[in-house]
Amino acid sequence: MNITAAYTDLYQITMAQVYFETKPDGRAVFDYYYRHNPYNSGYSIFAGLEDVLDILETLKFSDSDILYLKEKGFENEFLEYLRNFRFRGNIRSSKEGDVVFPNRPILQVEANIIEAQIIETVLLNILNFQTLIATKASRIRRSAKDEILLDMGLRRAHATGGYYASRAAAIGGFDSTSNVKAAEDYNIPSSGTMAHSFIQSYDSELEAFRDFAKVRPENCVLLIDTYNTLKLGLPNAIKVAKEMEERGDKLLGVRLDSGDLAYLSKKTRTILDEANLEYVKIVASNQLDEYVIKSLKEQGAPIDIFGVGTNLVTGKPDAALDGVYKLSEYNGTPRIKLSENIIKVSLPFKKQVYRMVDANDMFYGADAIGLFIEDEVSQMEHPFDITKKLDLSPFEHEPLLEMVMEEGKRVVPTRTVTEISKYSQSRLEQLPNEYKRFQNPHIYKIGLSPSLKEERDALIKEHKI
Ligand SMILES: Nc1ncnc2c1ncn2[C@@H]1O[C@H](COP(=O)(O)OP(=O)(O)OP(=O)(O)O)[C@@H](O)[C@H]1O
Ligand SMILES: O=P(O)(O)OC[C@H]1O[C@H](OP(=O)(O)OP(=O)(O)O)[C@H](O)[C@@H]1O
Ligand SMILES: O=C(O)c1cccnc1
Repeated sequence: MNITAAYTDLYQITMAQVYFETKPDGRAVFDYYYRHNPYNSGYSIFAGLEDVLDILETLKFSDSDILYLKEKGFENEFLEYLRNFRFRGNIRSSKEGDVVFPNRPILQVEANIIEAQIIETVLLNILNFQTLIATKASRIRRSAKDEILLDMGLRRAHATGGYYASRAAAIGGFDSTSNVKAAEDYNIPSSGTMAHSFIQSYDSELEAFRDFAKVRPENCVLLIDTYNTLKLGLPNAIKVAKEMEERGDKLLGVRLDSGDLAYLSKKTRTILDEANLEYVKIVASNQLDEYVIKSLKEQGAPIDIFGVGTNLVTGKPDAALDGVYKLSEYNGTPRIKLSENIIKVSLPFKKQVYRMVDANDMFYGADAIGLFIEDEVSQMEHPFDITKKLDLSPFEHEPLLEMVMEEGKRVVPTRTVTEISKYSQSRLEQLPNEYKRFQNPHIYKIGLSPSLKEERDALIKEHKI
């Protein structure tokens, strides 16, 4: 997508003008994190980093952006600055695809304050949405176990969000997408079946199936529920499958898109097998999500491919990830945002985050946040409960924020969606099952090093009236 630097909130540019006139060389550290896992999940899947890096490397205001801002009354000298605007900052980040948790920095921007401010909106827009959808996809992948997952969501996605949703779905574990543009741009496998309109446009369903199978015999899936699934659609599909065999072709599958999917898939499997069509797969769709798929599996539904649309790409029932971007240091001095709501007090200082890994290479269930300048963190403390402390000496400490962009240039190789997805699955395998269950998952611990906690508490005191 063609994104220019005007893909931001007006207040970023307004604040930028003030910085430009008063402290153009200020240096800021911002943290990206979110506060709650969506869907009552025990974890989230971090997604969108590659897109953010690609966008930041080339981000500029276009001539028409500058013209628009001129019309809005911005001064010439500042407009000249914007004309030459580039992001030249540093970014440290968790790896895309990693399992992440609330209230710990996932990504850190260290840059000139004007640059850091202008990029805030696009960064949040991309990371929040893709993390939301990758997390949903990961839950659907868990319930579908080893069956094939096809993303069919574009038509009901929130406008262009469908483009990024298909990418995030692949990161979370979907095998392919119906979205041609996302598949082309991100090198995701694409696939699909046929619509009811195709069958309706013929005088008979059989004729429709025949034409389709002749013209598109490769990966041919016939939609069998337009008129009557078991009495008409399935017998017609079997006829066409036999005709395909005579031509040396093979029907890939039949799709069920309504009715009781457990009952219909069992009947369909039996009838296909009796016709010696054991190789024909059963595809199911119709408002599926992780819970319906889990239920279908529990009912023993012999479904080989699940097509999921709306619930995936809109992140239903959670409309957004509550990710935020908070200033934690300015010109080398720590900054804090206080709140009545204790969970909303921001963490000052430039920081590093460490994941505790046990002797079996499994995640212990704790990420510790320390000051960036600390060499090691041997103990972590609960951010607010003084009775809760954890000795970290038994664990390997994996630093999570790695430099990915230096002075506006990417310093790590590009990763494909397939690589990120594989990485994500491997990280999920390291996460114990109690954090992955759908109901009341175990709460992953986030703690502060004693020094960070002490310094933060001192800052809170300093600012309290
Ligand atoms: N055996 C099943 N167990 C649990 N959920 C199911 C089962 N079969 C279907 N579902 C789900 O139940 C919902 C049924 O939707 P709905 O009531 O609209 O039925 P429908 O048969 O699709 O109707 P329509 O013909 O109007 O499309 C869908 O979300 C579907 O995925
Ligand atoms: O239910 P979702 O998870 O969103 O999955 C995608 C749905 O979109 C299509 O229906 P639609 O009625 O748009 O077109 P069709 O005539 O091809 O069935 C498809 O047949 C699925 O039912
Ligand atoms: O390929 C399909 O079957 C498909 C694609 C998008 C939406 N519904 C179905």
